[in-house]
Amino acid sequence: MAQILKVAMPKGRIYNKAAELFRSAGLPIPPEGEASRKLVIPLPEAGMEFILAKPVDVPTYVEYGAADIGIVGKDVLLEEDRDVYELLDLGIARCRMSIIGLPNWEPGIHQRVATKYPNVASRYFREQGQQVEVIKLNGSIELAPLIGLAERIVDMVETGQTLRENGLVEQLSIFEITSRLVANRVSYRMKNTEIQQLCDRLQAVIAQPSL
Ligand SMILES: Nc1ncnc2c1ncn2[C@@H]1O[C@H](COP(=O)(O)OP(=O)(O)OP(=O)(O)O)[C@@H](O)[C@H]1O
Ligand SMILES: O=P(O)(O)OC[C@H]1O[C@H](OP(=O)(O)OP(=O)(O)O)[C@H](O)[C@@H]1O
Repeated sequence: MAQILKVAMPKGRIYNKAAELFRSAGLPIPPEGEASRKLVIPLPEAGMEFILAKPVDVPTYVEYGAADIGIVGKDVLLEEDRDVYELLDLGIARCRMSIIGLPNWEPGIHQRVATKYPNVASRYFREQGQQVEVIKLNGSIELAPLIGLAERIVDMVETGQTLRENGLVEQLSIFEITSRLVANRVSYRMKNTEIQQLCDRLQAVIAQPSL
């Protein structure tokens, strides 16, 4: 008998795109989803159960096996460095992680970089041989250079609207970001048939040029 797959779904931007992808793959996902305050949504017809998590927590639920699989941005995977299998690039929620500064930025002796991704930023600048102080923020990162907390930021850019409206300049794109399907290592073995079947269905949709 087929086993139910526990799927950690990120609340927020990715959710609707991921649900739509699942539907295109022929899985009956009802439209309500995030509209309710329910955090665990049984989907017996799809052979799944959705666990609605904060995006940054998805790899944690998957690493510990509280969820068998999950959907999460590559930015979070790079930052959290959890022990999970990355199975598929879903190609959704596409954006980039970039270094951003004021138009008149010039390298100073003591450089500060504000970001929601302190591990990724520290690693990047270390690998470049650049000494910077990384300051962790949790949102509205673009504020930091505007009010003198840091000279530069490392943050996500999608349309570029936030940068334009705040007079900031994208200096360098350092990673292309999309959402990924990840799996718990034990679940991948114990529920291999179900996980593989889902991957095959999703891959068939992703391969379509219209997506
Ligand atoms: N414009 C964008 N800005 C930030 N992330 C984006 C953007 N477009 C797509 N993404 C992707 O969507 C994911 C989730 O973003 P979302 O804003 O929903 O969550 P979050 O940043 O963790 O927000 P919160 O802290 O409010 O929960 C990111 O991890 C990234 O992979
Ligand atoms: O290039 P754009 O299309 O303008 O998108 C990029 C912006 O979106 C994200 O912020 P978010 O909306 O998640 O808010 P936050 O500042 O609270 O993280 C990101 O941190 C940028 O600020």
